[in-house]
Amino acid sequence: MPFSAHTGPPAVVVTDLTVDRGQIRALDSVSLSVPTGEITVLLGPNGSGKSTLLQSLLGLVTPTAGSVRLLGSPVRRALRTGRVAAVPQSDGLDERFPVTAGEVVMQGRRRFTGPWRRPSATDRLAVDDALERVGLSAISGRRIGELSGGQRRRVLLARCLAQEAELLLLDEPFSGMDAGSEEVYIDVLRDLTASGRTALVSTHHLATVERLADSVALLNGRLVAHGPVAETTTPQILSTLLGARLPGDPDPTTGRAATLGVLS
Ligand SMILES: Nc1ncnc2c1ncn2[C@@H]1O[C@H](COP(=O)(O)OP(=O)(O)OP(=O)(O)O)[C@@H](O)[C@H]1O
Repeated sequence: MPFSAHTGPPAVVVTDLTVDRGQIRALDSVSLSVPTGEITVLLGPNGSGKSTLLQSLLGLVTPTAGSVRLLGSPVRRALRTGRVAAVPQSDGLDERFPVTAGEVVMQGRRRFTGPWRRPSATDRLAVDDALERVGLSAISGRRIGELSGGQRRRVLLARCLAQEAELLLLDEPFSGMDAGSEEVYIDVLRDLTASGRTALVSTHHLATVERLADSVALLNGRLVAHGPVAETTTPQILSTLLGARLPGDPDPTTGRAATLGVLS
């Protein structure tokens, strides 16, 4: 797996970013470069600042100090171009709203159509193609409220595809996702990065990291480590991140393999 094998400028540059949320310092002087054309996984226990970092990249929280650049531009300018797509932890889709999967994916085409122009044949083709790539062509006309959690997340990934985004910011996309959906999701991200796109994906599921990541940024308020999977998910570094018990050790009460969320 590559780590900074690409020679172009990084897709995301975070410099000395500090974010306070009320009395809590959620991020403390974090500096991170996300290489273009790779999948970088943000790994950390619950409350380690993963969402805060992604929200900072979307201009949704105001930093106390530091700066962020996306695709070479300041955040607001980069977001205006439509070259950045994001899926928040809570998908924000109102189940009662009578919108279909295909219509949600079509939202990704607003970058090209603007808010008012009717979708063209090209836009419709792009939506069909995106749904096909996530394996959901058959449910294009189904209402979003009728879909499983994993299907909804794949629909939102299809929206990023239809948007033809160069940078994808995905907050905990695998939470509650079945194995089949997860496999499809990872394959799509791999295809995207093979064509030069970039994904920054947060998770606290260590089991997913090896299959997904080109590099891992370990976060716990501060950046603990950043590098290839084998070098960053060593027992020693993870125990520094987490404290006492190591990932892979069974939970003493359930006997199940631990996630970082369980360990935190
Ligand atoms: N809206 C908010 N108001 C106040 N404090 C917040 C808010 N959102 C997050 N925090 C605090 O900021 C810290 C970082 O939280 P954040 O949600 O970024 O972590 P996370 O790593 O994404 O956690 P999780 O894996 O549980 O989603 C935590 O201490 C959290 O309680």
